[in-house]
Amino acid sequence: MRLIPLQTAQEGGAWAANYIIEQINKYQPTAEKPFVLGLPTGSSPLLMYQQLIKHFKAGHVSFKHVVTFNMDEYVNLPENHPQSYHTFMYQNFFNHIDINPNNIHILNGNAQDVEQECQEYEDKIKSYGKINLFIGGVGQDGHIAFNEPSSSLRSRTRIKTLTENTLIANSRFFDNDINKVPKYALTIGVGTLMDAEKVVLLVFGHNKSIALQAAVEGSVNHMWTVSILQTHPKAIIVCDEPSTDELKVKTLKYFKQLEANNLTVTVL
Ligand SMILES: N[C@@H]1[C@@H](O)[C@H](O)[C@@H](COP(=O)(O)O)O[C@@H]1O
Repeated sequence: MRLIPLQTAQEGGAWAANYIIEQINKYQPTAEKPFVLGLPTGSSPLLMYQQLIKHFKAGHVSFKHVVTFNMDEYVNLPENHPQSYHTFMYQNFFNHIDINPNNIHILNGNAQDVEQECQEYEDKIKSYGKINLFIGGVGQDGHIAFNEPSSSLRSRTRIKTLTENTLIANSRFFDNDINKVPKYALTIGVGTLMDAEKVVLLVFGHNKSIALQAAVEGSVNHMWTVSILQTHPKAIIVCDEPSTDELKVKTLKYFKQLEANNLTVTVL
């Protein structure tokens, strides 16, 4: 695992955007050989999306031959609800870039047959071979996508019941009323994420420091699903200073030394 310890979330967003652009441009995607990118929602990736849009407008990258798969979506929330992940993605990213709408994939949380929806999502990913790069965030309790504590570490795309912790954390988007937060979500599985060729997680803020510690120093454990990344051959965690509060000084020092040449970031 690589850990990129930056000072601020702003730098973290810019680092991740630069990394994505580098990966896409190196791949030289075409219609026949698109770059397949997995994407998250939440506050953590917002700065990254802003940077990607700026780079797109400056002509540094095109998303014409990029295919996207989002991580998750609430169940029974209308697609056009201001807090749906569909709305989030179009408002914060897709409406501002040159992606082909047919290349965008987001789970349908209003599907009649949820099981079929999830299977078709897995099949669609497989039809492209694999996801080249999956970007993600992490919940305070260490969940990745909506793989709540005790999720199978080999799980595939499916419906999950959200934990009380997640309902409380996400109530900030629903008038601080946990009764308004959807109780279920469709989510890629831990196994689905692990099949990606490369994974980059964004971890920002003091409230993620215990999750970061579990991810980096803890043991692989289904109560902290993020810890599975320790077994991924190409996982990167991009973090800011406040999120490292629970890491050992020795751990942080080592990663800082390793990444000494990679910690200077240009924010557009
Ligand atoms: N399902 C999402 C996750 O994919 C996300 O990583 C997490 C953290 O969100 P934030 O980045 O807003 O802290 O929130 C939600 O639960």
